[in-house]
Amino acid sequence: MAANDPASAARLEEAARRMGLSLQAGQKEALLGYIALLQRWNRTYNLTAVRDASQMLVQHIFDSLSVVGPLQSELHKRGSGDAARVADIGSGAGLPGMVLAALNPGWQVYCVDAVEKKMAFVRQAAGSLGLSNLHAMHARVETLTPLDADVVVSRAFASLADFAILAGGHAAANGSLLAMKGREPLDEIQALEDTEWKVARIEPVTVPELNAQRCLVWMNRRQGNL
Ligand SMILES: C[S@@+](CC[C@H](N)C(=O)[O-])C[C@H]1O[C@@H](n2cnc3c(N)ncnc32)[C@H](O)[C@@H]1O
Repeated sequence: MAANDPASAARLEEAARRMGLSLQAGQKEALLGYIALLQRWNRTYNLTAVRDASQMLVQHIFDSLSVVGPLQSELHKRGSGDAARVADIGSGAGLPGMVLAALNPGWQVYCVDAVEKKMAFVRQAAGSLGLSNLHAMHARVETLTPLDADVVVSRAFASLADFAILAGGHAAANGSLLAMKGREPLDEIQALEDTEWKVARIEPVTVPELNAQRCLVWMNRRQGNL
């Protein structure tokens, strides 16, 4: 499958529709263009384990799209919907940050990863795809100046407690953490007791064409007001 063939575009449009999202032509182009770039870079730099374009579409793009609606609703409730700051920690090749930036041009999205070649890819992708709101930051998250984000998100980064300890300082005073997980990580919740963060809610999500459980774990500071 080529990343930019009409069949992929149709699958993308249908998956987005099922998640309550309507994609503009430029957004579809950016998402499919991202897969093409990732395939090209993967040949040399081995950025992700998923190498097939069809699987990338589902496991990377559809999965990342599943967080867009819930994030938009949450940020809208707080009044920061159109001009939010979102940090994606342990972003790897830019997931979900790249997808968030493509669908929300008003947001500033900061992808952070400790591996330089991954951030070089995100920087290059942001330039090629015209995503001026997507920022690549090569750093260990715990050493970075606070990003003051409305929401700090992560996918496949760390346990809830490690995420909270390493990245919690990048959330603004009223900010939240959002971990994208598989099944509900009940075994990870207890360890959060030793941190300043608590689970606010767990939201199940359905990812089209993905035969696996997914959920979103929202966390706020113990004295917070999510
Ligand atoms: C399993 S990958 C997930 C990548 C991406 N979020 C995804 O879903 O495809 C975890 C990433 O976290 C990064 N990472 C691990 N510890 C880190 C730290 N302390 N600071 C920044 N990045 C870190 C790794 O370099 C790796 O790219």
